Amino acid sequence: MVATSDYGDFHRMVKRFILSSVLGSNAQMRHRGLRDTLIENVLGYLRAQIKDEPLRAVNLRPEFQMELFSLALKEAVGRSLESIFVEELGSEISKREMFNILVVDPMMGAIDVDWRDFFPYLRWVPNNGLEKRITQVLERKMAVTRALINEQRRRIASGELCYDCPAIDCYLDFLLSEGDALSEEQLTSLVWEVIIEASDTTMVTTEWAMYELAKNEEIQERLYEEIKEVCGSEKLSEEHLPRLPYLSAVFHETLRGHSPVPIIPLRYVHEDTQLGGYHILSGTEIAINLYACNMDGREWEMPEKWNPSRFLDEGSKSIDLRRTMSFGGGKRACAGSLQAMLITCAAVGRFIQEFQWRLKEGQEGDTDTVQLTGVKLQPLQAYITPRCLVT
Ligand code: HEM
Repeated sequence: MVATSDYGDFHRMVKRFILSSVLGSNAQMRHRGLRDTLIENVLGYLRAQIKDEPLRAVNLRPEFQMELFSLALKEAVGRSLESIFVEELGSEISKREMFNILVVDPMMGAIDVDWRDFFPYLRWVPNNGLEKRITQVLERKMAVTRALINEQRRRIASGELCYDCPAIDCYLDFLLSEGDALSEEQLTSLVWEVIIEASDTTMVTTEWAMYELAKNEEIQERLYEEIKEVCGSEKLSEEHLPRLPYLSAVFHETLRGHSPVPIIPLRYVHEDTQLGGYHILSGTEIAINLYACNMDGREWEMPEKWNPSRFLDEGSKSIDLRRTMSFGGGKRACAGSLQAMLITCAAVGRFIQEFQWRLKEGQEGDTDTVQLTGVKLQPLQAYITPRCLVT
């Protein structure tokens, strides 16, 4: 392979850590309860929203976001705290503030524009405002992550946790058990990465899927029919997913049309090569746009149309995660694709199984995005009507 992103010994080691402790298939089995609780909590919120005002449009984002963030905290540091005292900031901060500091601010910081990029010959001019903002975002996120790590260390030292407790099974515990393999700064960065990665992209994908389903009644009904046929009166669960090809197609079509990671990190070209008809010189860094074509390099037919059926006739397995380029590829491929698929598919399936969704008036063309990961600018607003009961 001539075009690679970095994957030295350190990358190999931490990828093994993250897959063994949280994101690989065995670890995902251990964390199954967290995903089920997340979905049931969001459904409980939706039921409560329409209990007194059945005609009110619901917005699932705030609840789904906080539930995902709670799951991310449990996976990363063992439990989801409602608030934490951050010594370096000198104050107690709420869970919502933690979310902003660890997830929202870094996402916004990543797309902060430096006007000097447009005038490289003016690079020497200081841009103090931008530099101060970025430094602040970095310091605050590290301070909060350190506080979370220290809290877990305190619990371990005080004997509050024992080896039989399910709470021992988190990424931080795993990293700590590796002894001196990591510096404090590496430990803090790795824990923060899991929190931000688990908290955002899955919410973005689920919200876009629900937007498209609420907008396209026929597709929604076709999905509901599939769920009814496979699940009957049982609650849809992860065990049903391999038998729900249309639900899987909805997931892949949503990633194709609204990918939260449309461009993968830069690839470094190690030797002169030909790529897509272009001669690329050794030493070049290239960005790859994941949207344009499918895994065989073929262009999508009618790419602007949101049409899950395009993923039905390829003879692939429902749970195959490599049906688009959305999760990247090779050694740097997404480590969290299984978790993203399990949560999104089970959540979308349950939301459609329990409610009929219809877009609120005026939302039809509302496809603008914000933030690094293609978050829907205006949160989805939809009317939901309960369908028949499942047990
Ligand atoms: C729909 C949701 C998601 C999408 C579309 C997505 C996409 C991606 C992409 C395109 C990459 C870069 C791959 C490459 O360079 O070839 C990546 C890397 C990564 N993702 Fe995801 N991701 C998603 C969800 C998640 C989740 C939920 C987690 C963790 C909880 C996660 C953890 C990671 C990690 C750790 C890497 C770095 C892998 C490495 O460098 O070896 N992702 N993801």
